[in-house]
Amino acid sequence: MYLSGHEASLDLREVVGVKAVKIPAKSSTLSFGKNAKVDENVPYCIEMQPIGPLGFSVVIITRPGNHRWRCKQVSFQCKDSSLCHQWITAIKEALKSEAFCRPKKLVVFVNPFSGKKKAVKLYRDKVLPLFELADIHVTYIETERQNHARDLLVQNSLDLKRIDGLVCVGGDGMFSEVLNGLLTFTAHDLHIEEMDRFEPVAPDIRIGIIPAGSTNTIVYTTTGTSDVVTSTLHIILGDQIGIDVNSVNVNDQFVRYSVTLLGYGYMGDLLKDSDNKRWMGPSRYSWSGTKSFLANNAYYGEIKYRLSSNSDSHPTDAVKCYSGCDICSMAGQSNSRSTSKVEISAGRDTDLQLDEQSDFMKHSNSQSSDLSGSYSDSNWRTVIGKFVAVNSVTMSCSCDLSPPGMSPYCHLGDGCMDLIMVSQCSRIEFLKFLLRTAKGEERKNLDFIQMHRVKEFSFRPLTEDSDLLSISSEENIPQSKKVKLKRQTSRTSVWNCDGEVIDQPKISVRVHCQLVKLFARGVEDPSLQDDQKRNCCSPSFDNS
Ligand SMILES: CCCCCCCCCCCCC/C=C/[C@@H](O)[C@H](COP(=O)(O)O)NC(=O)CCCCC
Ligand SMILES: Nc1ncnc2c1ncn2[C@@H]1O[C@H](COP(=O)(O)OP(=O)(O)O)[C@@H](O)[C@H]1O
Ligand SMILES: [Ca+2]
Repeated sequence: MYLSGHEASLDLREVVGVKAVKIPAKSSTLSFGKNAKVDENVPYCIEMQPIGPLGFSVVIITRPGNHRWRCKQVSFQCKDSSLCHQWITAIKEALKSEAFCRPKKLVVFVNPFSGKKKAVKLYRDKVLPLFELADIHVTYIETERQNHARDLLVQNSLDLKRIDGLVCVGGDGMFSEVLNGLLTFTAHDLHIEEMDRFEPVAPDIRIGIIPAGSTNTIVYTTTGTSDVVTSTLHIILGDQIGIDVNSVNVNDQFVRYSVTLLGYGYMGDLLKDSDNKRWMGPSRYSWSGTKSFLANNAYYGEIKYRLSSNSDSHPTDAVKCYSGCDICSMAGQSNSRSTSKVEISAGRDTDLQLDEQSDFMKHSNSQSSDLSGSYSDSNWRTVIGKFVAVNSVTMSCSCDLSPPGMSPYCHLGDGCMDLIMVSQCSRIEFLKFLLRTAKGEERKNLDFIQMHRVKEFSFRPLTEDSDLLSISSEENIPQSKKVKLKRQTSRTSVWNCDGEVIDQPKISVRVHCQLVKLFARGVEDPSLQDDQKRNCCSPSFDNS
């Protein structure tokens, strides 16, 4: 917004709402009269000329810092109540324009047990008044059990075709439920069966998240902070951003979609241990994280991954994903071209036979030879090893515990995930990895870490007799060593899939570029001025 002389120009893109107010005689407000006009040459701006008494307030957003947004009232006086009413109506009508993509009807799911169990109060005190100000009609649902929201969505009990978006007040687990429900409903609605290597369909409606959970990584990664008011304002302004979604298969059967972390070993053990400690609230993760750290377990496994075809893009390339990110925009454009027809993506055509050159090493830095021939895509690689952690993230996974995130240069919508493999290492080494992750410090010189930007991957634990040869350098393994190896390989971990435990270790995962849209715009580049942030970042206006 800018004020110059007796005129005020408000950028309607950043208006939250408008309401009639009584303006005290001495208030420092602007007023306007009949000469006020909507300037059609300056999109989204209304110019107001000052005159008489009575008034209304326009509530706009401000950026006090650290990616947080707040509201500010700008009050105007009118010379009579009829003119005041006309202005309120004109602004409300302008905000309803399709060009703004602002939601008018939302279904809000609140998980009363999220995080510190304050979701209901947060919603009532901070979110609802803003939705009311923005004239958003809300259907409110307090969840009564796990999968309540998911079931309502899959059964289409909410008439999704008549609403503009779903909002979940809770954590990443609650979002995951809503995401899975929405995608499954969308597939079923088109009679598509969710099975091995099917192509999921993008839903028409957006999802918003109000952070009230334990980790809140999706909110943090898509807005730059975990703040209830900021997220509410992104929803009201009608922000939209496409984010990548994974489909996860267990034993070649589709099981669920994920958007944040898939973690085996450390992250899986941590989650499993924390699951029956929900009463501890968010601190359950620190407690179980410390336990898993002290256990220092490592697990044998084979990972096959398909590298991104863009060799310039890498988890350590130092290219941050900011609002209006070029890499995501390009990926989104080519994705919308390729999904205009039903596409069967290139994939594995035969089962991989272990490459005889793939040799187990302590830090499994030995990538096996290029497996072209075994796969229809020569970007496939295989790694065999003993891992403390295998993590795959589809977004950076910034959160309070790690503001830069698990993979700071991961992109929200590039159609790729970052695979981070931590080979067996000492506790000191692993602590170094965790601390560097928490602070966003360089990890590429840690020789027990491998990081790749990939399109899909599969993992299988090495538990079979036939696997022993591949993890031993000896051709004839002595009986005593065989027994020891058998004991070690029989131990498996579980997967942490967006905070849900997947017990079966053998999984395969594919990423689907920008499959769902959130009410968010990505993190605004802090080096930009406010007006640059306003102009660069809102994808909904690029389309209008
Ligand atoms: C010694 C310092 C330790 C620093 C740890 C550094 C690593 C932090 C990476 C964070 C990745 C977060 C990935 C997000 C996962 C969430 O989807 C999941 C569910 O969230 P919610 O439903 O809100 O509970 N959260 C977790 O799995 C917990 C991760 C805890 C990491 C310590
Ligand atoms: N009323 C409820 N009772 C118990 N569990 C619920 C309820 N509503 C949702 N859930 C489940 O709680 C889990 C965690 O929710 P979430 O909002 O992510 O909180 P947190 O971030 O604290 O883990 C989700 O998997 C969700 O399915
Ligand atoms: Ca991505």
